[in-house]
Amino acid sequence: MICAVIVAGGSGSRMQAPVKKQYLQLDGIPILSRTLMAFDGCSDLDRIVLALPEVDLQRFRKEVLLPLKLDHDVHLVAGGSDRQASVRNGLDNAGPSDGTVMIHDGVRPFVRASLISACLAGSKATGACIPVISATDTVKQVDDKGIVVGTLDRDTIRLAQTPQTFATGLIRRAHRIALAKGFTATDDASVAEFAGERVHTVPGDPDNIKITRPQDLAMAGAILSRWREEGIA
Ligand SMILES: Nc1ccn([C@@H]2O[C@H](COP(=O)(O)OP(=O)(O)OP(=O)(O)O)[C@@H](O)[C@H]2O)c(=O)n1
Ligand SMILES: C[C@](O)(CO)[C@H](O)COP(=O)(O)O
Repeated sequence: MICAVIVAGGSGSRMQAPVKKQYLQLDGIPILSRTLMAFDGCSDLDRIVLALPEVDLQRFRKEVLLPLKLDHDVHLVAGGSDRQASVRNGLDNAGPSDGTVMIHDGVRPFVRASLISACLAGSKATGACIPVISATDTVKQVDDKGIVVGTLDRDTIRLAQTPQTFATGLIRRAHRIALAKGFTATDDASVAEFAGERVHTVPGDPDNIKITRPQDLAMAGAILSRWREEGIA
């Protein structure tokens, strides 16, 4: 079984918007609906699991999910207190351990079908595969006062995106180990690394942005316009 676990259980505090950022509209369509539609278009997928803030579950199902009329059934689960907890709740519903799971941020609506396929193929070959892009700025390490303590070799740096894709049993085991040892991280690849797994990479996509701060909405609008001109959206 191939399952997408889409995490959208956050509060979007950095966006500073009156509604949680996953529900903000891009050209009349909520960001999260766009993300769901991208995965719904993937015929290789057997199941979509969506983690949402618990208080939003009923209203989202009635007002957003049912009118979307997706081909896939979307299994809703309550999110947790942090992203890692939301992922764990999703993984509990991701089917048998001999399957594949794609863990994706609900606020990355510009994920292309070709990237989903590349991550799936990478995970099938290796067990753990994430999309990454190169850093274009020089990367500094700073101390707690903001003083530069070093410059990292940019050629060895990659910025991680989602969908981070794993053998289901592998990433479940990794999350169990992380929970038992109190390890927390901002992505699932870090959890797999902590558990001693080798994580492979495929080229990510600069358009596959995580909508995080207000200025990202302008960037998202520009990507959408370009995709329309190119006949993608
Ligand atoms: N408890 C949480 C926290 C985050 N997420 C999800 O993880 C993804 C990436 O997280 P981020 O961009 O940091 O979202 P928020 O936590 O909502 O934003 P912020 O940190 O600004 O509050 C988002 O789709 C978010 O909804 C989640 O499912 N459960
Ligand atoms: C998973 C992620 O999108 C990979 O870049 C990122 O780590 C999420 O980070 P956040 O701390 O939830 O913003």
